[in-house]
Formats: sequence, C-alpha cells, structure tokens
Amino acid sequence: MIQKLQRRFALSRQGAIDLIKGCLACVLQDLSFMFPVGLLYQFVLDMMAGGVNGSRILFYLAGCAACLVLIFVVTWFQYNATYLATYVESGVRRISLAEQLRKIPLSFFGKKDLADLTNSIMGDCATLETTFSHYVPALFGSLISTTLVAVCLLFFNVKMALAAIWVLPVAFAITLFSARIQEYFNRKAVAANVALEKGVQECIESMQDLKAYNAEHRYLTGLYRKIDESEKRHIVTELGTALFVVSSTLILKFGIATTALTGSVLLIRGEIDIPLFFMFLLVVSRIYSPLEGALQNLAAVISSRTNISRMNEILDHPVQTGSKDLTNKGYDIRFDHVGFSYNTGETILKDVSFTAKQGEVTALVGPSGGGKTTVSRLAARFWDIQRGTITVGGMDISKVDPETLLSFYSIVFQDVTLFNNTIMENIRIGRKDATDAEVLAAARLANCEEFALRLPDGYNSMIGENGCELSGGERQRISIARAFLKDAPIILLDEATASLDVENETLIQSALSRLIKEKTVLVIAHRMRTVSGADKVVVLSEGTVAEQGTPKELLQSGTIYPHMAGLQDISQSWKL
Ligand SMILES: Nc1ncnc2c1ncn2[C@@H]1O[C@H](COP(=O)(O)OP(=O)(O)OP(=O)(O)O)[C@@H](O)[C@H]1O
Repeated sequence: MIQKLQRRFALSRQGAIDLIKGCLACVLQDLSFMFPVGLLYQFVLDMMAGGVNGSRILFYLAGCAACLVLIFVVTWFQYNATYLATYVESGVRRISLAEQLRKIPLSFFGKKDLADLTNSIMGDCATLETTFSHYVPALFGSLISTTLVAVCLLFFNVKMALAAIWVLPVAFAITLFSARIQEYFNRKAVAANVALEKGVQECIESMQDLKAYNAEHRYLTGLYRKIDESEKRHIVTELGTALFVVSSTLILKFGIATTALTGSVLLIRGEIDIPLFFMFLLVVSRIYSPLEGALQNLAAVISSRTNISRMNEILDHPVQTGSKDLTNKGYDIRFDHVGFSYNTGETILKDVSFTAKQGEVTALVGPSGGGKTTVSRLAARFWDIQRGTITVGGMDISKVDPETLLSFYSIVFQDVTLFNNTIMENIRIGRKDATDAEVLAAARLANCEEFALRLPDGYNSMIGENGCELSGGERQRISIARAFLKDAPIILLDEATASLDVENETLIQSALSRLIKEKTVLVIAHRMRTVSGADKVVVLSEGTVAEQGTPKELLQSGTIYPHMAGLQDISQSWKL
C-alpha cells in the first residue's frame, strides 16, 4: 500500500507514511466534532424527560470541557500530521528531483527545456504542497468519517439514514465522472502556463538581440497572445471545476431537505420520536459541511494528477549508472565503430572509429554539423551511444558511473558557465577543496591575473550573473583556470579563440599549451594553426571519420583536410 501511495502521489516512503497518518488524523478530527452533537442529543433527551438536576449539570459541564480538550488535542495532532509533515515532504521532493536531474542523461534535457523543468521543481511542487497539506488528508478524512457516521445512522433508523445519506454517492459520482474532463482542462492550462513561462524567459534572454533588430514589438505581440491563452485556459479550467463542484454541493443540500421531509412523515406516522428526528437534523447539519469541502478537495486532487504525472516523468526516467571501480590502464580514448543519434532519431554518427592517445593532441576537424562537438561530449559519457564502444584506457565508459568517470576529465567548453560569485569561487568550481593558494596558482597559469587585479576587489570581485561583467576572453580564461585546478588526465577542449582579439587569443593559447602538457587532449579545432600543431587529426564528415593521420600525412594524401586548409588560407587574406 505504501508503495502504491508513493507511486500514485509521487511521494517518498516517509511521505506516504505521513500521508496515512494525516488521513487518520483528519478522521479523528471529523469524528471529534460529532461528540458535541452526541452531548447535545443527550441534553435534549434529559430536558424532555423532565429537566437537568445538579449532578447532570456537572456531567454536561465536564462533557463540554472534555469535548474542548479532545477537539484541541486532535486538531493539534491533525495539524502536525498534515501541514508540518507536508512541508518536510515538499523539501524532500525538491531535493530528490534535483538529485534525479543530476543523474539523468543529457538526452532528457533535449526533450524538456529550462522553463518546463523550473515549472516542475517550483510550480508542480508548490501545487502538491497545497494538495497534500490542505486537500488529500481532509478528503480521505471526511470520506472515512462520513462513512463511519453513515453506518452508525443506519443502526438508529434505516429510513432516516437513507434519507440523509443517499446524496453522498450521487454527489461523489458527479465529481468523479467529471475527473477526466477536469484533468483534460488542467493539462491544457499547465501546458499554456509552461509555454508562457518559456516565452517570458526567452524574451528576457534575447532582449539584446530583439532591441538590436527592432523586433521587440513583434515579439511582444506573440508573448501577449501566450498571456491571453494562459488566462483563457485558467478561466475555462476554473469554470469547469466550479460547474461540477457546485452541482455536487447542491445535491448535498437536498440531503437536509429529504431528511427533514422523511423525518416529518415518519414522525406523523409515529415511527420515530422527536429526539431521534432532532438528532438526525443535527447530524446532517454536521456531516455535509466537511463533505462540501471534500468535494472541492476532490476536484483539486483530480487536477493535481497532471502535476504528479509531470513529476513522475522526471522521477521515473532511467538514470545513467555504472561501476565506481576504475579498471583503466592509461588514458587513451578509443572510439570503436560508434553510432549515435539524439532524441530526434536522426543518425548523427554512423560509424566512428579512432584513438586519441595519452600524451598527444588529437584534433577533431570537419565541416560544420559534422559531429565534432557530439564526439567530444560522447567521450565523457554526456550521452549513451547506441552502437559500438568508447573506452578510456581499455575501460568501457558505458559501464562506469558518470560522476566517477568525469573525475578523469577537464572540459573547456565554448560556452563558459559562470556563477554570480567572486572570481576566486568561480575558479574553485574546478576543485571544491582547493586552497586559496592553489586557486591563485591556477589563475596565474591561465593568465587571469592580468584582468583580476584590475578589478576593485581583485580575485574577490563579484562578476555578475553568468559573468556578465567580464569579456569573452576573460570568461574563457576562468574556465581554463578551473581546468588547471582540476588537473585531470584528459582534456576536452572546444577551441573557442576564433572570436577573440589577438591579445586575448595569445593569452589563451599560451595558457592552453601549458594546460595540455602530457595529457590526453581531444580538441575541437576551428583553425588550421591549432590543427597543424596537433599530433593527430581526425576529419569528421557525414557521421563518419573521413580521414585521419598526422597533419603532414593528411596534407599529402587527404582530400577534405587540404581543402579546408586551403579555404582558411583564403579567408585569412580577406579584408573588409
Ligand atoms: N542536443 C542536440 N539534439 C539534437 N541534435 C543535435 C544536438 N546537438 C547537435 N545536434 C545535431 O547534431 C549534428 C552535429 O552537431 P555537432 O554540434 O556535433 O557538430 P559540429 O561538427 O560540432 O558543428 P560546429 O562545427 O558547427 O560546431 C548537427 O546536425 C546538429 O544539429
């Protein structure tokens, strides 16, 4: 049962146990509200039997006090079991989502974008927080307690009980039958919301380009359309829910009328007495009010299914696993008949075989879209391949735990990600336990000193969101400093100096040549100068290795490589 609850509501084991406790607490709370009704019924009986004397007054005073204490204790227990436990579970859920996202292969992120994931971690979690603190325990609580009360009523008088409770299955049936419709509306509303969030995020991120091309107005018109769509979807969802909930609630109100009517008839016929009639009227006035709330809760629980299934999609996604034991001998990277495609299904690599040897620089070259970046990412198991094997020092990387494997790699990406923190801390990302002296040494090797010391607080200067206060070359050098600090045996390098000025380029090139000494280096080379200094060149074209060899060999015997070298010579002589 616990496992079923976990799966059904995207809960941790403790969360499922707490949910059961919360439901029981709500049952107890609803039942505790019936005690004053019983006391009142007894009081009416006493009054009709001739009044209440001294000892009975004490009995009723004690009864009132006992009811108050009982309600207080049970409510306190209910509060702890529902609200507090739910907020703890909410924290656990967000952490497990984040943990799962860390282990999921990058292919998953091709299907989901940032806005969608943020919506799951923040929006869906917040919705479930409210659902599990306010709705689910109260719903189950009132369902169970109402059933218990209904069974008790049957013992008092079957006809009166039926007159009071016939509305319950009808009201619930209406809400349950509407579940699919409500879910449909809610799915559409969530999709419209995610589309809107994506639009807003994209708009903020691309503001610079929109301004540069006077495209703000056009873009904002599209965004306004998304806002309207989201608003419309939410109104329709609310109206749909309200329609069914109001209908069910109206049915419940009929219960009071049928109880009163049946009671009057039975009273006239002499089948029941006044106290029993009175007790039924008291009970129906109590059992319907938590049920009205429960019906609204049921609607909310139904619509939260969309949020739960979005969350389960992340939690159930297979993660990359593997052994933490490393059996490699050396650090040669070997691609053996590798075939690969992204989520789109289009084959990107058909049959790629080459070896990047330890202590050598292997340059990946080829036409744009030929698969150079893909190959370098596959070498670090960012994705799992569909055919062939990739080994490091003879060890199949698909069998190695991804985090353990990454300890072998320093990666210098073209797009450097920096954090809104100091230069010092941004470099320390390379190795979190590095001392300040080690960070500074790495920074010096990567030529960061030149710009860091110009800033007001030196290495302790904040660099803004994603390093927005730094130039492209400075960002790149921080990335290289991280790699120095990590000092991993394999370097994956996306040579990204093409867009930099000569001074920056020289600084970065000199830092890189220090970094790659005696390591296995796989470099995505964009310029022939880098390639000519490489030990080996692998030309990737149309998903296969078209040519490979030393730069000299390829210049003599290749076709694509000499052609690319020729083109670059021409482009270097171009003038504006
Ligand atoms: N995450 C992704 N999802 C789907 N397709 C992708 C993804 N990344 C790259 N591709 C596709 O894979 C092919 C190879 O891309 P890749 O970036 O590896 O080429 P490249 O040789 O590095 O190109 P460039 O020199 O222009 O950077 C391209 O057709 C590209 O559209």
